Amino acid sequence: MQLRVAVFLAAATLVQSDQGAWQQCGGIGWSGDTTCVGGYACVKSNDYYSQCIPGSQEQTSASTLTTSTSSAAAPSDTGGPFEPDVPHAVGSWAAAYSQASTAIAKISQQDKVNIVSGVGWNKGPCVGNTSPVGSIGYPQLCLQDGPLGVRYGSSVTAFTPGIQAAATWDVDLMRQRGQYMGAEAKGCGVHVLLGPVGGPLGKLPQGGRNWEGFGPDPYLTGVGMAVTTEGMQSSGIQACAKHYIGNEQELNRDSMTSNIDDRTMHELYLWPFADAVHSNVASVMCSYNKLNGTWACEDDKVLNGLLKKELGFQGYVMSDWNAQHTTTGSANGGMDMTMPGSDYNGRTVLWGPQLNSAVNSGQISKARLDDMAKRVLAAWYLTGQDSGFPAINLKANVQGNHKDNVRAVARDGIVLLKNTGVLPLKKPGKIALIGSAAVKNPKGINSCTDRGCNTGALGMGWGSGTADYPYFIAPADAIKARAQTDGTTVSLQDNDNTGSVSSTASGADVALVFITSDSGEGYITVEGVAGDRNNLDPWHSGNELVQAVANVNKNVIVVVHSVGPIILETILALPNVQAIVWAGLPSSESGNALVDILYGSTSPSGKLPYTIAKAAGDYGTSQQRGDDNYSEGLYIDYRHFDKANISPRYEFGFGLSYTNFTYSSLTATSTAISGPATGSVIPGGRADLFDAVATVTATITNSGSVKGAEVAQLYIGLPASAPAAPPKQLRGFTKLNLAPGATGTATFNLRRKDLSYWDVGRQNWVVPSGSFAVSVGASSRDLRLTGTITVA
Ligand SMILES: OC[C@H]1O[C@@H](O[C@H]2[C@H](O)[C@@H](O)[C@H](O[C@H]3[C@H](O)[C@@H](O)[C@H](O)O[C@@H]3CO)O[C@@H]2CO)[C@H](O)[C@@H](O)[C@@H]1O
Repeated sequence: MQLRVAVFLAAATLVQSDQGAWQQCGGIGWSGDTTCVGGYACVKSNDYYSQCIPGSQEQTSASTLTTSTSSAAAPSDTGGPFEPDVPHAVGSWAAAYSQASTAIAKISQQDKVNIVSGVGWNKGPCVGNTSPVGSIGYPQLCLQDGPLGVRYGSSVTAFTPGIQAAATWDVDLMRQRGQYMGAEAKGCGVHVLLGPVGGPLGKLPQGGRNWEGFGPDPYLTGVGMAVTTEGMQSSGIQACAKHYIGNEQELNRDSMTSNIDDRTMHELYLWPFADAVHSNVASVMCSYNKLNGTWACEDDKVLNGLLKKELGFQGYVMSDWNAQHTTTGSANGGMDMTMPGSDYNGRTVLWGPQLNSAVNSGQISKARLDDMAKRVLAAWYLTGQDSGFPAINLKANVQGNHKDNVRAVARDGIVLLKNTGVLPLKKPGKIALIGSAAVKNPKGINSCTDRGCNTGALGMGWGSGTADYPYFIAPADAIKARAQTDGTTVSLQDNDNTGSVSSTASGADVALVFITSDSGEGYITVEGVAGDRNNLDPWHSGNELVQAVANVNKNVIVVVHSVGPIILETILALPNVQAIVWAGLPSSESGNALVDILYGSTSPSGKLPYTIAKAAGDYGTSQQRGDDNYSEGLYIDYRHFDKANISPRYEFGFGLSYTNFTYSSLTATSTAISGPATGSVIPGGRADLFDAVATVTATITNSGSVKGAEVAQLYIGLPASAPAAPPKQLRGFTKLNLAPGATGTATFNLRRKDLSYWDVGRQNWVVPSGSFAVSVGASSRDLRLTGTITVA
């Protein structure tokens, strides 16, 4: 077996050699420029990377870059078997790797294969299962969806979807949500909870699974990924950041290739995964699609290159279910665990015995198998699962008081889009409730497997990222209960029949109309929608329903439950529509959260985590039948609207309140120095990317008459010296709860990465010199304060 250097490799920085070819060096013993120092020599690792390793000569110029057959050999060039870099023990992973190394030394090759191979579809208690290794006390690992709680748990909390959590812009609620999900998973004996979701990011507003994640801004999604991971793992379970990467649509997701340019990859799609890795996420799920023609689950560049080397990911990569295509290619490409271990028919098995044979024949090295198993074991030790972990029991009642988080996220994620003054409600004499979405699914709240229908009130999308509701408080239930205490009469039409609304809605002081839009995972088709939405219109003739009610009532409030943006122009053209309440996806606390906002016990504080356009074509991206070249590059969602100078209907970050906030006194200070990131790699990337290099503050005052919370948002524009970039990019936010007349300080701490762009030539993050535009405001188009940060 080859000797390995016990160093962790830094990402490469490409430097131009005397011959003009791009070459590279990096890692421990690297000066941060083109040079290896202190007895280290620059050795080529593969097509993407080189590293400074202990050697006889100090290298002074990248032009002398050589390949080497040193005993401290690096991963081989693409084409040959991949040789892993071991061990990776840095930071909080060090102790876990030490334990994993001890364990590995005691087990057989078959044991290692068992650790990294699923037992097959439907062959265990969880959606994914491996085999135990008794000699080291290692259990049958239980992997279970998903991003909003324990799928198929019989008495678990159905937490709010990621997109609702994002709409709160409340880091504490997001973290608590993760912590509670982790606690429930552990209570059920689930070792790996398959979330959070950072891909799809949401470049397509129609994308079927966007609602599982945190929206199309990488910074907001990155924060969501980081704190959810931290919350989940603080409860003693392993998180799984998925789906890595470029799985932006459901249509043809398992045949198409996503061709993403290097800068776009780094600045958009990789960004949230980097944050999850920085938070020590235990596992990453590779996606169904190809990337630049190579299956994501065997892509050396994105798995070994980007994820493991550049981001310093210490955990393991598992396949999405049935996303593995080859035995050897996946192993050498960087995949570490196959799930579920067979195809859905149980006929095709690519690891298990096949992995054993491939190792025996030398197609896959023993060191690679050790690396896979060690990564899995290290994640198990890292999360403390080697002691006192409960037995698998998906029937355990683990809900505790977690519904408080569901209600808080459902409520604080409600975005008030329009209000002429009808809200908050003031004890109306008669309320009309209209629409099938006002009430529970009459066939039963969990009657559709994996929520694969849009019948009754909508609380989440459909697919593997769902959980069964333990109960469901529909809007009509909660409004009726509240109305009773106020002496309000409620009339209800629980269908979408436009012809009969008059008898319910005319004469009511206010008429609430409930409309929806749904989407989900492509293995289920609902009402002709095969995952991705076919359009951005409300379902069930929602526009016509609102129109019919507005014909007979002057105080119409439209409540929207939706997986993502819908086009509201038809509704907004109706003068009798006095308010639009964007209630998102509230899960089981739907009605309670809505009542909190409608009646003003809580002022709305949610802000849109995506843009609502005037027309679907305004987004500038579309679902592809074949491959997707990502030709829009960096310009998705508000980045596109800003660049193309298109007015959205409601911009990213927008949301009204029952009070007013004034902004004053911007300060901006920075210690940032221009140039590339340097230093060793820690989980997430080069260490200095996470250094705080600038602070921006603003004073926010509640100048209205009721208490409320404001999400102050920080956007930056790169200086002219940087390559073309979006006019503004979110780089900070903070939510302040303020009593009437109270003042608070919004403080934004910017990391070096927040001021950087990805330099393709240098293969590094670079802080450009010059003047950065700094804007703080209530949305991406309501920028109240502006200033600059100057970097020399
Ligand atoms: O659940 C683990 C990951 O699985 C992926 O989704 C799969 C989903 O979990 C599974 O229920 C579904 O199975 C169906 C299968 O596709 C279909 O061919 C067969 O006829 O019926 C099966 C049962 O309904 O397959 C999904 C993949 O196609 C998710 O992408 C991932 O996020 C999950 O974590």
